[in-house]
Amino acid sequence: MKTNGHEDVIEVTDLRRVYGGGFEAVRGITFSVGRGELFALLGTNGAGKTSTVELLEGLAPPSAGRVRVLGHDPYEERPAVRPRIGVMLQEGGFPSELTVAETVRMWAGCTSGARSTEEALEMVGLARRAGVRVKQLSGGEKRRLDLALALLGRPEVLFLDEPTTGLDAEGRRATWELVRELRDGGTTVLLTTHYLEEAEGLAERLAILHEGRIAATGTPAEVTASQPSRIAFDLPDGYFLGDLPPLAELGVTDHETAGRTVRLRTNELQRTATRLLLWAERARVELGGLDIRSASLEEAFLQIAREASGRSDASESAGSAGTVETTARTRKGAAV
Ligand SMILES: Nc1ncnc2c1ncn2[C@@H]1O[C@H](COP(=O)(O)OP(=O)(O)OP(=O)(O)O)[C@@H](O)[C@H]1O
Repeated sequence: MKTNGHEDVIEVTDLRRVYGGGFEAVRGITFSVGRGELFALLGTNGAGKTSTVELLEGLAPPSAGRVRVLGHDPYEERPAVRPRIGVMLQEGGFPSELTVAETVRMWAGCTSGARSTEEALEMVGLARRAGVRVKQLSGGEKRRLDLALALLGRPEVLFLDEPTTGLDAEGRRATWELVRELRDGGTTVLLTTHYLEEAEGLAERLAILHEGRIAATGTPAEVTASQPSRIAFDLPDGYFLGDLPPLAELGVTDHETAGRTVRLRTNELQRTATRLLLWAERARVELGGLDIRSASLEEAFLQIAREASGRSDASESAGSAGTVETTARTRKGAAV
């Protein structure tokens, strides 16, 4: 199969993950990621992102459905897949007494074709911290060390589970730059993140997960295009909403006013904006603080999650499929 003209490197078909106690964290999701693509999995807390990524990394078998990474089953054929992927888990664990450089060297010992310790630390901006014990690193520095280890074996596929959580603004930007460079160099990246601007800026395509299902998927532009755009302005003294042309004629779907401020929503931004501005020109009206903008990914995300919540409340009685995972993880306050 091919996605956007690229050979599929990750294929997920009707994937399900059921934890002990019968809780279904992943409820039948399907998506694919082409070689060299950066795909973001977004979702509210507990949406099932980590549960999905762990199946892709081969850390557990699916309860039902199918996963292929580089053409292999990552759980059943782990030896074929593991050397070709890099994994940055949400909570990495390092021996705290080792220094940063010792940690990388130890990891390099188990990695074939590893980068040099210097190169790996340079890439993530930790070169100057090489001699520091891991226990003395800040939370953000530990995330960068995690990233260095994930990059060590020059992976074809990189799994990044919330890579910038805990990083300051500069660290986040540096990580984005690095991830972009890796993608441009042909690395396939699957990213989970809570930062919507991270997904908007980095991902070619994304999926929004909600309660174990894909609620929306597409390019960031496609996902935001499903939401109305906004136009806001202040009317001058003596003018009222009723002085505008009929809102339906402008293509406005929703509006609100607060004093002289008018906020319009539309699914036809160009048409609404053009008609509004033509009216203002003809009527010689100055629209103060004029602000015209498409929906942001954040707005789209919130709206999609709200809509999906409504839908899942209605279909909660639907049954689940597949085998149940019996080894409970202790990492999260699980709903079991
Ligand atoms: N070992 C487990 N046993 C039972 N339930 C679990 C287990 N691990 C996770 N869960 C539950 O599965 C659901 C999905 O969790 P998951 O960690 O995949 O979500 P997430 O989208 O990564 O969330 P977050 O953004 O908060 O990290 C949650 O309700 C979580 O409590």
